[in-house]
Amino acid sequence: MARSKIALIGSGMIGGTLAHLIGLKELGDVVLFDIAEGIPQGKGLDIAQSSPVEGFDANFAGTNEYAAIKDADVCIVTAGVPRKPGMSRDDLLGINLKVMEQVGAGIKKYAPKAFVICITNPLDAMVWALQKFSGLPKTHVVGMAGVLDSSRFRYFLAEEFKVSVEDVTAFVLGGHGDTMVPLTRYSTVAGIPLPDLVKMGWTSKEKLDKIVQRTRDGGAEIVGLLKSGSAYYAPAASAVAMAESYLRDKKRVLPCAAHLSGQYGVKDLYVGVPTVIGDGGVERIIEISLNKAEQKMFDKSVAAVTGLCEACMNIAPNLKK
Ligand SMILES: NC(=O)C1=CN([C@@H]2O[C@H](COP(=O)(O)OP(=O)(O)OC[C@H]3O[C@@H](n4cnc5c(N)ncnc54)[C@H](O)[C@@H]3O)[C@@H](O)[C@H]2O)C=CC1
Ligand SMILES: O=C([O-])CC(=O)C(=O)O
Repeated sequence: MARSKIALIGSGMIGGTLAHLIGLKELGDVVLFDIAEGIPQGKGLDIAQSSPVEGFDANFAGTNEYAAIKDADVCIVTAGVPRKPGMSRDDLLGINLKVMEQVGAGIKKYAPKAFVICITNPLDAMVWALQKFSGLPKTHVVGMAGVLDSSRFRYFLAEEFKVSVEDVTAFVLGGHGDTMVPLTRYSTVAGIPLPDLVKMGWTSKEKLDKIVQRTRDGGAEIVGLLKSGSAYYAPAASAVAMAESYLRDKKRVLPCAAHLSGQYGVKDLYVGVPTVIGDGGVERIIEISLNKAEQKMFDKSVAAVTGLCEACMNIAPNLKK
């Protein structure tokens, strides 16, 4: 059977890390695309030269031409700019929206059957615009944020409880911004919900609140440390989990920015919700019940994403369709 073809649109810090992880996992052949000349070619060659040491077989092609992504099975989009300290993700909207228009046109022309995972920020508005610019089915255009935010939450919880990260589950819903909604009620250690662990004396409500806030600020914490860009190891790993679930039809339940058409009372918006990802793309959106406080936080997050999509429509009126 031919190997899958995975196109990485953007070959910066996340793009290069994606290519390396895809090689290590033998998920398929990789095309690295970027507008910067030499960067995708150089990273592709460097990673290919690590394959004899690691023992993986895959092709790595670097390119500045969209034609090279022809018939890709998966496209992972990181093209654009990351934030610097003092900026919010939303400050990237104007510049990255223009990039999404070019990327959408390239995917529409050369890889219209691909499963597209958008990573570029501000995530929920960019994936919404990318779907419209590309015209690909809504089941096949999805945003990566929830897997990353949930992974950060899981890591902080595992650290607090001194247990394996493998035994911690967590769900973070809503937009990928300051209003994201880490759901303590649906997060567990070995199936025991966090509120029960507070009752059992494993932690306190105050400590849990601090972990929730640290999760919300997870991206900014790394931007503050790196100073020159944003996180890339955990974001790349998160997108690879989504690509793997699609390519291997694993049907994993993953929180993703998915197109909502009435679910959670939201229409024509991308917001982070639990989904099932399989060879049909986003095969199911899981509607979990939210209590009053959770619903209020979710509504606030949806309002923030709505505002960003409106800002996109003001810049690009053709998005109104
Ligand atoms: N959704 C999420 O959870 C996360 C999103 N991000 C976002 O991902 C994006 C990428 O981050 P990094 O890889 O760290 O940035 P980076 O700056 O290292 O790489 C971005 C690449 O995009 C390229 N690029 C710029 N305009 C382009 C265009 N028109 N067409 C093709 N390529 C173009 C640049 O040349 C650069 O190589 C940023 O917007 C960042 O905010 C970052 C972390 C997590
Ligand atoms: O914070 C940023 O700018 C990058 C990002 O989205 C994250 O790491 O969650």
